[in-house]
Amino acid sequence: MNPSLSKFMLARTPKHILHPKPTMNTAIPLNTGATIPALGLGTWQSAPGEVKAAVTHAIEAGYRHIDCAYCYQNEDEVGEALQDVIKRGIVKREELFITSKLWCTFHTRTEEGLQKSLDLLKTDYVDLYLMHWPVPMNPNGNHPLFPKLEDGSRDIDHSITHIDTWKNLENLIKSHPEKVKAIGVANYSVKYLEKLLPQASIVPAANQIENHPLLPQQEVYDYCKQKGIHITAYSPLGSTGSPLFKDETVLEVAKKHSVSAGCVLLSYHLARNSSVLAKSVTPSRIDENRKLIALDDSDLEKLASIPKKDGIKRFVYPPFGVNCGFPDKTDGIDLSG
Ligand SMILES: NC(=O)C1=CN([C@@H]2O[C@H](COP(=O)(O)OP(=O)(O)OC[C@H]3O[C@@H](n4cnc5c(N)ncnc54)[C@H](OP(=O)(O)O)[C@@H]3O)[C@@H](O)[C@H]2O)C=CC1
Ligand SMILES: O=C[C@H](O)[C@@H](O)[C@@H](O)[C@H](O)C(=O)O
Repeated sequence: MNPSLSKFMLARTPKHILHPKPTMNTAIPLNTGATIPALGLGTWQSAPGEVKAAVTHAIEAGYRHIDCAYCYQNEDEVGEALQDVIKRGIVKREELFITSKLWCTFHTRTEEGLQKSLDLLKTDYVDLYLMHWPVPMNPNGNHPLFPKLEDGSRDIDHSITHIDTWKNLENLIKSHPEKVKAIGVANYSVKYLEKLLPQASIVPAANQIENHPLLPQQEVYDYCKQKGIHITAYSPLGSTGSPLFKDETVLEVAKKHSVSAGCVLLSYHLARNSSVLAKSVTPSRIDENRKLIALDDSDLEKLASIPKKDGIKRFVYPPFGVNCGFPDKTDGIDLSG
């Protein structure tokens, strides 16, 4: 290429576009040296009886990243799908990126939590293992996953902090590198990360957070970028019953590119160099969600105007009674340590 032309093109390259032609499997680097595929299939609230077919369809359609968690209570079926596609030669295990998460009642039992997920998923290792929330809950309470006190509030385990849990995860990956390739966190705010990082010997590979144009999460996004922590966006479509598909600004950007609203909502994260999880059990939507495009600066500016107009909206906020340090939620007890 003519050098002066290439200089001109570089100068005009919009600053956000890091992947000019993103695909669902664009490989985004993690601080471990591994990469994470841009698009993952979400499995939260994917009902047993539906999730095996959804994961099978997704992998047959080219998805290589599946997001799971012990507390979704469907890892067994996800595992059946993984076993099936591997057995049929559709994909090799090493071509897949599987994430699972340590649930809150397992913070003192990281090895047991991991092994339960590995057994259910019928795999020897996970590519990424996340602390699901920085909130330890009583492992001996009145429910194995969601223990409650007599007053109905969640039974928090005050004998351990999220920092102790992280150290347990560090020990886990050091003692079992064959079972877990990277460790990370989810639902971490700047406040909690600022307490965690000075005590950590391993910087989390990823922070999985709710993220969409109604919740841009600029503060934690910027902090994580600065610390080399990859962001994975969850509930990018606005979760179940989302208003985002009808948002006029999202539709305006979609019209400009002749794509669907969903495509804009998923592509938003690629422009930010984040990976993104889209949940669906509907084959046509699993197919549709594969399409990612490069948004430009003007698109991102338009999308950034949505919260200025409508205010921010967080769709996922479980009743832990804990102040997680989210700027928009200040109620609850502080467990940042
Ligand atoms: N770490 C954490 O704490 C959390 C992690 N997550 C992860 O992120 C994933 C995604 O987030 P989630 O909250 O599930 O929500 P999403 O934003 O992915 O939205 C899922 C909803 O959108 C519908 N949908 C999917 N594709 C389309 C489409 N193209 N057009 C119209 N509707 C569509 C789905 O319906 P249908 O399935 O019926 O097709 C479902 O109702 C989760 O599944 C989970 O893996 C999510 C929340 C918290
Ligand atoms: O990953 C999805 C969410 O974090 C989900 O696991 C929680 O919201 C959970 O249902 C809870 O009630 O605490």
